[in-house]
Amino acid sequence: MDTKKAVPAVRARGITKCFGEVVALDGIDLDVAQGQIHGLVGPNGAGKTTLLGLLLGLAVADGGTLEILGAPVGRALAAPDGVAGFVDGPGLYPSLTARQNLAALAALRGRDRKDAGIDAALAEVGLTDVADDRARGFSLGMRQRLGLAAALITRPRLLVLDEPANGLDPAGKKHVHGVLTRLASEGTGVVLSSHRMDDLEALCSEVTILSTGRIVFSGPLSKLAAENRELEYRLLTSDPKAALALARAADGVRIVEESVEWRGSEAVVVRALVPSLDALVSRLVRDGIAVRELAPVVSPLEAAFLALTDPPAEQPDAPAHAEPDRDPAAPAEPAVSADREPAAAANTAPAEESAAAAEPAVSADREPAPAEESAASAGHNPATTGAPDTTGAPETSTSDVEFAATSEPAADRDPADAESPAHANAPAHSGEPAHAESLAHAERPAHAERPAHAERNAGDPAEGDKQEAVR
Ligand SMILES: Nc1ncnc2c1ncn2[C@@H]1O[C@H](COP(=O)(O)OP(=O)(O)OP(=O)(O)O)[C@@H](O)[C@H]1O
Repeated sequence: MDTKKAVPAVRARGITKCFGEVVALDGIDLDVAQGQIHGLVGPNGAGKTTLLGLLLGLAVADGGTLEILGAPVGRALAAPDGVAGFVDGPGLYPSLTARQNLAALAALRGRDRKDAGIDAALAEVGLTDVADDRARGFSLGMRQRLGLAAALITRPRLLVLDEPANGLDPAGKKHVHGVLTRLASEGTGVVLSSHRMDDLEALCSEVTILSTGRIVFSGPLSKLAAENRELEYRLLTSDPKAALALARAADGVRIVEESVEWRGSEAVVVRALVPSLDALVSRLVRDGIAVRELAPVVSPLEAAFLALTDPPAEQPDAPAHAEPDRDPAAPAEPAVSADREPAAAANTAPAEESAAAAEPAVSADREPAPAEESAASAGHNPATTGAPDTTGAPETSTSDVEFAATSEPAADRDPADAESPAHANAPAHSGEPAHAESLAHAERPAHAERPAHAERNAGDPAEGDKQEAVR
């Protein structure tokens, strides 16, 4: 037996994390095997980034147990061995070229840049042609790819990525998917969050759906279609009228739309569970009607996402993080877990949802103004570097946890985290060569420019963080 494979990349049990009154994670269990690509999905504010930050050692859980690659994670803010990745976008040195950024990272890890695989990493993410261009001029998609290259040169055994597909064009997406698939085939565990269901479906073997800090589904993607509610399917046949008549008569099949135009032909949209749909298809074929296409109108993952995370229509007096009782008016919707005890049912919080919906968009395709940058980066990631300076400090957070380890703690880190600044506890940092140290520190932005937590988060403690949106 391959003992390495037997050690899970991630094993979390009962993880909780609060920010003041806000319960960001509420009893999370997560299992990710080595070699598995595991997707995290959920509405804005569901807790995805918070969970990824715990895996990267950027924050510590308030409760529960977390094991990464077989080793228990303690309370020190330090990157677990073998882990790389980023949340809130990769942290890059804008004044350095792509190649120099990776060389700086290699130096921070005490590695000779010649052996670090920099050219190979740049080629793998499709950035060879711009290897000597400054990161400052990079688009969001290019920065995401450079962040992935930065993670690659650390040869991670667990890769943690927050919305890595943001800003990627089709070529970039192909590169990123190729890298993740290759890493997984070599045994690296990958945990990534995304709002792109198609990406998750293309990449992940398992997903976890979060809603207001709780798991509402965790397991193989294949379980979603059958275990979830009825789905809507578009049915294209050789004889639309006869197909409609048979669908009408079929048990367990409801007609959603009698006739829709689909790619120049007439289709019917039906709603059914898989067994009823199977029976309908058998009947069609028995009657000599060819089935040309039968596909869910929205993907099973998207349907599950909508069904399991849909907030109840009304809960006027509910606090932002109410007790987990469901709205009695809401349909009974058990939490679904494919292979273990179900988690608690979805808890929804309309106030928070609407706050999330109203969140101002911050474009990540440009260099943020200093004030904006401070608010954006200081609010969320406990190890972000804050406002940029003219010397080219990392822009947002961390493209690799080693960058995080060299950063000042954010001003608004929660009290438990603030007591243990990342740079003080990161073991990798202490052994770094002198030149790496001075590079990181010379380029570090002024801490004092960050807005104070109290100012940002006046009122709803969750609101201050809504400023961060550079994803
Ligand atoms: N540093 C912080 N201070 C206060 N509240 C925070 C902080 N970080 C996260 N939160 C809150 O914790 C909850 C979970 O946030 P998180 O960013 O993890 O969600 P998410 O699923 O990543 O959302 P999105 O899809 O918008 O990125 C939210 O209510 C958020 O406002």
